[in-house]
Amino acid sequence: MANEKEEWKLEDFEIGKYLGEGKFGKVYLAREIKSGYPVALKVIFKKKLEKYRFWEHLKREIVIQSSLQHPNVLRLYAWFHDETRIFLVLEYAANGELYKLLRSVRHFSEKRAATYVASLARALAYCHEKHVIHRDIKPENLLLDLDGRLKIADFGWAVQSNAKRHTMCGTIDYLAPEMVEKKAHDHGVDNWTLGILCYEFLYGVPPFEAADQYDTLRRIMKVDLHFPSTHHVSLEAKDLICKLLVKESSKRLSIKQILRHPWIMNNADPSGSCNE
Ligand SMILES: CCc1cccc(CC)c1NC(=O)n1cc2c(c1)/C(=N\C(=O)c1ccc(N3CCN(C)CC3)cc1)N=N2
Repeated sequence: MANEKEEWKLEDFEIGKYLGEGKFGKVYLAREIKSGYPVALKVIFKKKLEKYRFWEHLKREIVIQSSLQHPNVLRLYAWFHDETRIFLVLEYAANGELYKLLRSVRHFSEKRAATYVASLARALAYCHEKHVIHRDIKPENLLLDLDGRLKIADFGWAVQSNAKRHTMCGTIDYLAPEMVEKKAHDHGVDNWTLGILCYEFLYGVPPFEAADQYDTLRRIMKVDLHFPSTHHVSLEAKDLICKLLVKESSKRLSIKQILRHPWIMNNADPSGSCNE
């Protein structure tokens, strides 16, 4: 990619197929013309940002995501704007959204689930080293690259975690108890979410799902965890989940302990891509 100093502009890119859209705009496959390099170009309308007063979020997303460089964190290469739109030049993840894969296969094998949990753990270890808490890790924010490697995307809710945070955010299925209670929280919330995701990768649904939001919150607060016998899931996998979905944040397994857990050691593919 050209050096960072040059201001990028829309003419530097050839726009390709429409990939998807979120609340603030659409994302397209694009190619940087000089290098032929494929990127995902996220187009955000300034009008929409003003309407939802989302400038602060977007600024934080840009600052945080462009400072992170890790194989399991989607790169934000650059950004530029014209009079009506802001453009984010993002890494292109050619295999799309992980949750669509999960829905299509209903649940992942233990090898695939462990590989994704290990990739998430390594990405979160890196983010926490840089004092960043993502706070909104959910299947919808996880993408897969050409080799099937997991990429955490959408840092719209991420924050620098110097002080403890109090802001309510994210889909409630993945909220840790301390966030439900609007207590101060730190990166331990991402470890809780890893437990939620590990369960969802293996069973196809998050552990505290309920008919209505109030019941989900109640189940989270009670850590009302069950392992349906409909699926065969190894004792080691259940052991890891039970050691992450712990109400007391300081008693949850640390990221290092997750990466040394027998279920991860025995099942995760070290390369991070498991196109088995
Ligand atoms: C603006 C859209 C949005 C809103 C909110 C949050 C997020 C992050 C997930 C995003 N996406 C985002 O930022 N994205 C950044 C991205 C990105 C999205 C992306 N790829 C795709 O979206 C994609 C989708 C389907 C795809 N398929 C190929 C294989 N086929 C079998 C099925 C289709 C291939 C790629 N690459 N970088």
